[in-house]
Amino acid sequence: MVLIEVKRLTKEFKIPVQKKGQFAAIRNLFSGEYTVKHAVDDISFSVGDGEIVGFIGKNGAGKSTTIKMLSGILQPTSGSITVDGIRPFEQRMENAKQIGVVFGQKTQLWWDVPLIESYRLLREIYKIDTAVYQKNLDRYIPMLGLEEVINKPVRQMSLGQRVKSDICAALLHSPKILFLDEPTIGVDVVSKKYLHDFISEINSEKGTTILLTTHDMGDIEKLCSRVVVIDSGHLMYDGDLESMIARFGAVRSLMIEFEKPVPDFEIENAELTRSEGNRKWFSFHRSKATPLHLVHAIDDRFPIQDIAIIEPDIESIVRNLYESS
Ligand SMILES: Nc1ncnc2c1ncn2[C@@H]1O[C@H](COP(=O)(O)OP(=O)(O)OP(=O)(O)O)[C@@H](O)[C@H]1O
Repeated sequence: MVLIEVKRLTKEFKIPVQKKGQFAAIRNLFSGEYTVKHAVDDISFSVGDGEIVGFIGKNGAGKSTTIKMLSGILQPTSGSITVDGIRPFEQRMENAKQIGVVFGQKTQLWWDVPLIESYRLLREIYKIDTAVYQKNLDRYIPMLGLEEVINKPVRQMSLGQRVKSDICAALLHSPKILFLDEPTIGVDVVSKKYLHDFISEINSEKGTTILLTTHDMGDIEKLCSRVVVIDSGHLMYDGDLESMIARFGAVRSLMIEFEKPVPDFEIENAELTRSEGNRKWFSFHRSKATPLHLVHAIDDRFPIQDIAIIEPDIESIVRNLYESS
C-alpha cells in the first residue's frame, strides 16, 4: 500500500537581488527584484507502507526542502503530496500526529532542560496518550542507551547522544512515518551502529515507514534496499540499491601499502590511479576483478603490508548518474 505519494512536486524560493553601492540596504528594501531558485523541480515518487527509502543527492540537491514539504513545514509551489491521505501543509495538525521528524543538524529538544523534562513537555504539547508515551519511553530509552543522559540537559550531551534523544522524541507518539534528515552527520562510529540497529528494529518491529536522507553510503547500505536520488532539484534515479551500485557505483578502489617503496607497475583489470610513498591506489570495475584477485596477483610480485578497499561514495555515484543521463 502506498503511504507517501509525491506528484510533480516543485518548490521555488524567491531570492531578493542584493544591490551594491550607496544606500544599498534601503534600495534593496524597495527594489522588488528577485531571482528564482528551483530547489525542487517537478519530482514524483511514492513510498510504500513499511518501506525504508534512502533519499540521496549532493549538497543543495533539494533533499531537506522535500522533507520540509512532506512534513508540512514548507508549502509546495506546485504539485501535490499526500502522506497517508493527508495533505501535509493544509492539514499540518493531522499530519503531525502521524509523522516524526529528525533533523540531524537541529534539535527539537530544550537546550537547558533535562531530557526527561523535554519529553514531558512534548507529551503535553502534542497531547500524547500517557500509556502510549510511557510504553514508548520504557522501550526506547534502553534500546538507545539513553539511561545515562535522561536527567541531563541537551547542552551537556555528545552529538551522538543528542541525535538519539531526538529520535526518541520523534517516536514518543508512535508515528507511522519517520523522516530522518542526516541523522548520522558527525556522529561517532559506535553511536552510528546504535542508530542503524535501532532504525532497522523499529522498522521491522513496528512497521514504521522511514525516509532517510544522508551523505553516508554506509547508512544507505545498512538500512535501505531502495533509493531515490535527486540532483539540482530533479529526480535522477528511483530503484533498488543493488542495481544502482551495479550501474553507477561499479568502480571501486584498492589501496595497497607495500613493505617498501616499489616502482609503478601495470596489473590486469585494474588501473593505477595514485602513488605515494609505500602506497599505491588501483581502481577496478567490480564485474572484472575482486580485491582478493588483485591482492594475490600483486603479492606475487611485491610483498604487501596492508590493504584497504574504498567503496564509491554517494557523490561519485550521483556524478556517474548525472553523466550517464
Ligand atoms: N529558504 C530558502 N531560501 C532560498 N534558497 C533556499 C532556501 N532553502 C533552501 N534553499 C536552496 O535550495 C537548494 C536546495 O536546498 P536543500 O537544503 O533542500 O538541499 P539539500 O539537498 O538538503 O542539501 P544539503 O545536503 O546540503 O543539506 C539549495 O540551493 C539551497 O541553497
